[in-house]
Amino acid sequence: MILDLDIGNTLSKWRLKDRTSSDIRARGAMWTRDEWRSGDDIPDLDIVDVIRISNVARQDVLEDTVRLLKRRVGTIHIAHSTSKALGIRNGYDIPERLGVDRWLGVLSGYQLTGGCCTVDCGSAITMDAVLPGGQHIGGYILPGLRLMKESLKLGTRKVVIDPEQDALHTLSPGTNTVDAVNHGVFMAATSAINRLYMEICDSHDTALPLLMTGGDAALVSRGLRLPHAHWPDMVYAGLEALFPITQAERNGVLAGMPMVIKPAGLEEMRKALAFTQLL
Ligand SMILES: Nc1ncnc2c1ncn2[C@@H]1O[C@H](COP(=O)(O)OP(=O)(O)OP(=O)(O)O)[C@@H](O)[C@H]1O
Ligand SMILES: CC(C)(CO)[C@@H](O)C(=O)NCCC(=O)O
Ligand SMILES: [K+]
Repeated sequence: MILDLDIGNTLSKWRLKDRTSSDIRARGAMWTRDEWRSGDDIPDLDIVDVIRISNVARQDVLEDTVRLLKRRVGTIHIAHSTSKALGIRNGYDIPERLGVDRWLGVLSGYQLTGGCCTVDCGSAITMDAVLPGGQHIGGYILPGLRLMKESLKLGTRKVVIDPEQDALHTLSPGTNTVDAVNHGVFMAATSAINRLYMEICDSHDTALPLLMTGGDAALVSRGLRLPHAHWPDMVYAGLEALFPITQAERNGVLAGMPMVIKPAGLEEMRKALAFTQLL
C-alpha cells in the first residue's frame, strides 16, 4: 500500500492507495500539530511499504513525522520545489521557496492540460499559472476564507458560509454581522480569482483552463463566473507524477483527473475586463 501525505499548516490530509489496482482505499485528515500515531483516524503502517510526502508546515514537523514513519516503512519520498521538473520551469526567483503544494498542483495541472491556471483554496488561497510550453509564471497568495474571517475578530469565524445558499444571495449586502462578514469574505475571494485569472489570460494572450482544489474549493467555485474543473486530488496527483509507482501512474494516469473544461474565450474575457477599467 502507498501512503500519500499532504501536510498543510493546520490540516494534514492522508490517503492510502493500492499499489496493484491503483484504487484509493482510505482517506483521512488530522491536525498538523497532533502526533502521527496509528489509531482511529490514522492508517495502520504495517500495510504501508512506501510513503510520498508534500509538506508546507515547519521543517521540524516534517522531521518528526519522517523519524516516526521511518521505523516502520522502507521508502519515503519527500517532494521539493525545484527549478525544473516534468517539462515545467519554475517561475520563482528562488525556485525552492515556492510552496511545494503549489508546485505539485502545477505539475499535475500541466500533465492534464498542457498549460493552466491552478487555484488552491485552503488556509491560504494560492493561484499559479503555467503556460503552454511549460513556463510557470509565479502566482498569488491570499488569505483563505477562514483566515479572512478570523482577522476581523468579530466572532464570526465559526459561522460557515451556508453551502445551500445560492451564490447570488451570498453576494448580496449582509443585514447582520454574520452575513456581512461571510458575504464580504466570499466576494473578496471569488472576485480576486475571477479578476486575476482573466488578467493572466489577457496578458499572456492565451485562454488557460482553470483548475480548483483545496478544502474550500467547492464553496469558492460557486462564486466563480468562469468555466473551471474541480480536482480534489490535485496535490496528491503531483506526488504521483513526481514519484510514479503504480502501473497507471507510470502510464501518466493520475488519480481523480477531471474532464478538462474548455476555458472562456479570450475576447469575452477582455470584454469583462474592460468593465473593471472604466477610467
Ligand atoms: N476535515 C476538515 N477539517 C477542517 N477544515 C476543513 C476540513 N475539510 C475542509 N476544511 C476546510 O478546508 C480549509 C482548509 O483547506 P485545506 O485542507 O485544503 O488547507 P491547506 O491549506 O491545504 O492546509 P492547511 O490549512 O493545513 O495549510 C479550512 O479552511 C476549512 O474551511
Ligand atoms: C502559501 C501556502 C501556505 C499554501 O499552502 C504554502 O504554499 C507555502 O507555505 N508556501 C511558501 C511561500 C510561497 O509559496 O511563496
Ligand atoms: K494546500
